[in-house]
Amino acid sequence: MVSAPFGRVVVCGVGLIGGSFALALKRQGLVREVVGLGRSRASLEEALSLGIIDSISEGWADALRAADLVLLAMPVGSMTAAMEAMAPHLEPQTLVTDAGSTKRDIVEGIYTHLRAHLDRIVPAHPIAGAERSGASAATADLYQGRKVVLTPLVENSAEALARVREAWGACGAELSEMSPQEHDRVFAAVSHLPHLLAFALVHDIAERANSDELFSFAASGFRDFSRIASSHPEMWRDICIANRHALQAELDTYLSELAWIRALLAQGDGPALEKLFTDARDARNAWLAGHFKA
Ligand SMILES: NC(=O)C1=CN([C@@H]2O[C@H](COP(=O)(O)OP(=O)(O)OC[C@H]3O[C@@H](n4cnc5c(N)ncnc54)[C@H](O)[C@@H]3O)[C@@H](O)[C@H]2O)C=CC1
Ligand SMILES: O=C(O)C(=O)Cc1ccc(O)cc1
Repeated sequence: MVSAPFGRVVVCGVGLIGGSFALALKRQGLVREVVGLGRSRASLEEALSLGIIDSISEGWADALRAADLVLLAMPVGSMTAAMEAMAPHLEPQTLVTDAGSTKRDIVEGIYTHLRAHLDRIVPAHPIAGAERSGASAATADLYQGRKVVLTPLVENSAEALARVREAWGACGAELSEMSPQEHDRVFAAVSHLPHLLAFALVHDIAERANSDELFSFAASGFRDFSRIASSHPEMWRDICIANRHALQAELDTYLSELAWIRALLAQGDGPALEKLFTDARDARNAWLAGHFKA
């Protein structure tokens, strides 16, 4: 239950994630106006015409006047510069959250550029999304029943944390909290590595001399495995660079797994391969059945 509406909400980066946040809060009747800010005039115009935002702001000074809540929802590589630009205009009542897929870099940017406002900046990561991007892909129910991980700062006031939890909760999300370090380790394994592998597989096939033939015979298994290789390249460049240390560690672990599987193939060890596949299938089925609750 939300105690009071948010009034003026500013979304910087009105794409799939920022647009869906705006639509969800609007559907709940929790905002008076949503102000959009971004890099591309055309995509802001699109968001305006879709009713996702109510006005386009020319810059932070104008956007932050009497703002109640700001969501940063651009690629993570642009967030630190946005923090620096917004800092001089941030008013004492304004709460800030973000939707970045990485958290250590975001928290570092906050301590560098927004030191005077640490009580009311609550980093977040919605574990909901898609390989689609842009305002046209935004939906009011994107966060319904999905997790949002918060990595609160020790300096956050109890009230600010509660209000930001209310905002994400009003979008229909289930909330959890962890440290930025743990967050980046966890998501390197279960999100960033899988995206890297999907991009790598499709790239490898596409670069081959007989790629036309290979793609022409690729079926639903290839489609399922490669879906996330249709994700936004800039967004994933930024995520992989920001979390590159944890991602390299995951890649090394995965390369060891592949080396082991390669050895089993070389030895023609069918029973060991079957055991590996059975264990993997059982683990995936247990995950699908909801046996692993955070
Ligand atoms: N797509 C997904 O499934 C998920 C994405 N995220 C995170 O949410 C953020 C946004 O992702 P999406 O909405 O999917 O991307 P998107 O491409 O749909 O939207 C990003 C928006 O940010 C704007 N933008 C780009 N650079 C900017 C800058 N320097 N300043 C202001 N605006 C700028 C773009 O014009 C675009 O409108 C990223 O940080 C991403 O890591 C988090 C969870 C899921
Ligand atoms: O498309 C998918 O299945 C995703 O995995 C979406 C996604 C992308 C990035 C995130 O930080 C969280 C979720």
